Amino acid sequence: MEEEQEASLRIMHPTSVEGVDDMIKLGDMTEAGLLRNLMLRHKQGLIYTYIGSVLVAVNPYKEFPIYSESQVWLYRGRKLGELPPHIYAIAESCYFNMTRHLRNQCCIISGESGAGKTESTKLILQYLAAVSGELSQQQIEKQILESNPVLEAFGNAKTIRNDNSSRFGKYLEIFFNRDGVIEGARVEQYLLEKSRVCWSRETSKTCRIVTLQDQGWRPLD
Ligand SMILES: Nc1ncnc2c1ncn2[C@@H]1O[C@H](COP(=O)(O)OP(=O)(O)OP(=O)(O)O)[C@@H](O)[C@H]1O
Repeated sequence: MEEEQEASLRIMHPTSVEGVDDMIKLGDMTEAGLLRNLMLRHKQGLIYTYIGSVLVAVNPYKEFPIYSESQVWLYRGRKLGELPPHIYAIAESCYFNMTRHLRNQCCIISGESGAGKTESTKLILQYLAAVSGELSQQQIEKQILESNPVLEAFGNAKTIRNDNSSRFGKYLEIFFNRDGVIEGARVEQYLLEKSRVCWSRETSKTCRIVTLQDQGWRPLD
């Protein structure tokens, strides 16, 4: 049995010992190799890692000082891979490609509940608002950012996995003019599970929708 185990062991590739910021560079391209690399980086407080042009984010569940305005301007105008992996680099790449080639861009953010999709969306928005805000007078970007708490107030609920879980999918479109200035936005909700809407009340002023929590739900007053 021991011999069998020994036979299945092999020397770890040097890239798996030190960790890499782009997993395309990994010598051991297996599921275990990828997970080990993410774990190594997470232990060093590095939550972002690339796989080519795809960004992998590991939720740190604590605040890191990596989203300041100076970080936004650090990534402005820099190509993907020039600086350490960051969500701002992805936002910059989209913004650059849109303004340079005048073509629509799409960011797909996916992950299990609590992975950090909503926060990542807000960080991309924050970046786009900052770079567009430099050129605009109207402050539409501010209004777009400020619409988030309203949407979350109606559409989020506490679950066992996430204290602020989105109970609906969001398709968010941001419209820019030719100068790269934000001119408007549109949010379309989808995948709202009707079974989660357990109660609604219309008063003279408001219509409230209460979303069903996964654990011990009760309608809010
Ligand atoms: N980059 C980050 N830095 C610090 N904390 C984060 C980060 N991303 C997420 N979090 C924390 O994790 C929590 C869950 O993240 P978030 O709500 O974005 O997950 P989600 O993938 O949208 O989940 P769901 O699918 O349930 O809506 C956040 O409320 C926040 O506390």
